[in-house]
Amino acid sequence: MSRTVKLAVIPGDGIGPEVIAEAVAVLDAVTEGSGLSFEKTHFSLGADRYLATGDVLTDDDLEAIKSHDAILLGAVGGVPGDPRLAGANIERGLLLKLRFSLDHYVNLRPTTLFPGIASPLANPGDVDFVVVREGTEGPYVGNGGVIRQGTPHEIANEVSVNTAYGVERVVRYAFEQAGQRRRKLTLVHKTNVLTFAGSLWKRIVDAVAAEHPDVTVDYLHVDAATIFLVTDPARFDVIVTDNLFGDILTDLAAAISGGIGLAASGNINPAGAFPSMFEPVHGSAPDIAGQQKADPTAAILSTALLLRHLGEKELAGRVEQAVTADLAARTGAARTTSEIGAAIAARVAQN
Ligand SMILES: NC(=O)c1ccc[n+]([C@@H]2O[C@H](COP(=O)([O-])OP(=O)(O)OC[C@H]3O[C@@H](n4cnc5c(N)ncnc54)[C@H](O)[C@@H]3O)[C@@H](O)[C@H]2O)c1
Ligand SMILES: CC(C)[C@H](C(=O)O)[C@@H](O)C(=O)O
Ligand SMILES: [Mg+2]
Repeated sequence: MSRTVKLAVIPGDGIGPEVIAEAVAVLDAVTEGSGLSFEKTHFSLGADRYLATGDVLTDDDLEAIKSHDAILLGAVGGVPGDPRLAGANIERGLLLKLRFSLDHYVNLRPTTLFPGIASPLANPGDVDFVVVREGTEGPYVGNGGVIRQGTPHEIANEVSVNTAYGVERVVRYAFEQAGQRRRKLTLVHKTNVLTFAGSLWKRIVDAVAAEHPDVTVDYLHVDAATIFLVTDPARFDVIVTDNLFGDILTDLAAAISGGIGLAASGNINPAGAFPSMFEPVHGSAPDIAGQQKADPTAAILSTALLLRHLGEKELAGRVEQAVTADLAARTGAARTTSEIGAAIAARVAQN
């Protein structure tokens, strides 16, 4: 049976195009002769597009992207301090606009310490957990403003929005994940200080927990969670948390499990009303952009999440196996982005 999937590809800025070139090559290698093919549309969005046209993401762009089955994104964000980008918030206008408009309420960020990969932790134990980060609410919604700007009495508000609807749907998703894994769910929040939002999250987790008696529920304040991620990451199976805490915890999760160059993610609309979007956790890394120094593994592992989301478990497993073998064979010698990508693509073609 042949199947064609319409894939929107958004390489973006900085190292985005470098890592996406390798991710696409691996997708091509794994789908070769499989019956699955990707019909790709390339979208030139990001800082360069803004500088050339003044547009970040137009309604037409959004409609065109919506007509695809899934999205693969590299990274967005121009060079910090570039005066030409002052006033253009590419992250908000492109990345967050996509997540919000496409209702990506699950930001799924798995963390695994692959065999052979050195962790900076003395005793990492088994590192194998997934962060289910809420993707459409919290302090990210842009609810706020500034008064008396530029004066010594300036007030800047950035309101965290948490709706019962939004929290419940992501919490339900997290419980389902836990049920398919090691049946442990940890809510991470800051209920001792953020009492309004914290109470809502806690009550909803408790209510949904009653429907999942097989899942053990734990709670940690976010500050304590950063301790345990470093001292005892094996205690985590599924972490459910809000948008901002999830952003911060997942960079830490990457750091304890081989680095940001290995961390993949999916921005998921579970019901499939809109295309889900897969991207590395990392950003555009202006400090190494254009130098072939970026590790494309995070982008490549994001294609495995994409394949799994499409129900192509066997192909996803082949990408993960190829990455696992490549990581295990690493000697520490420097390789270019293309060399790593080509090595993984070659393994995929063989396995
Ligand atoms: N999803 C996204 O598109 C996304 C995510 C994070 C940051 N950003 C944006 O990217 C820009 C840079 O942000 P930042 O510096 O805070 O974070 P970053 O993730 O781009 O870089 C942090 C550090 O990690 C390194 N790094 C990142 N990816 C790597 C890879 N694949 N291989 C090896 N090293 C890698 C960088 O060189 C840098 O030293 C900003 O504009 C930020 O807003 C975008
Ligand atoms: C670039 C930024 C908007 C984004 C976020 O905060 O979600 C990034 O840090 C991420 O983790 O994907
Ligand atoms: Mg982040």
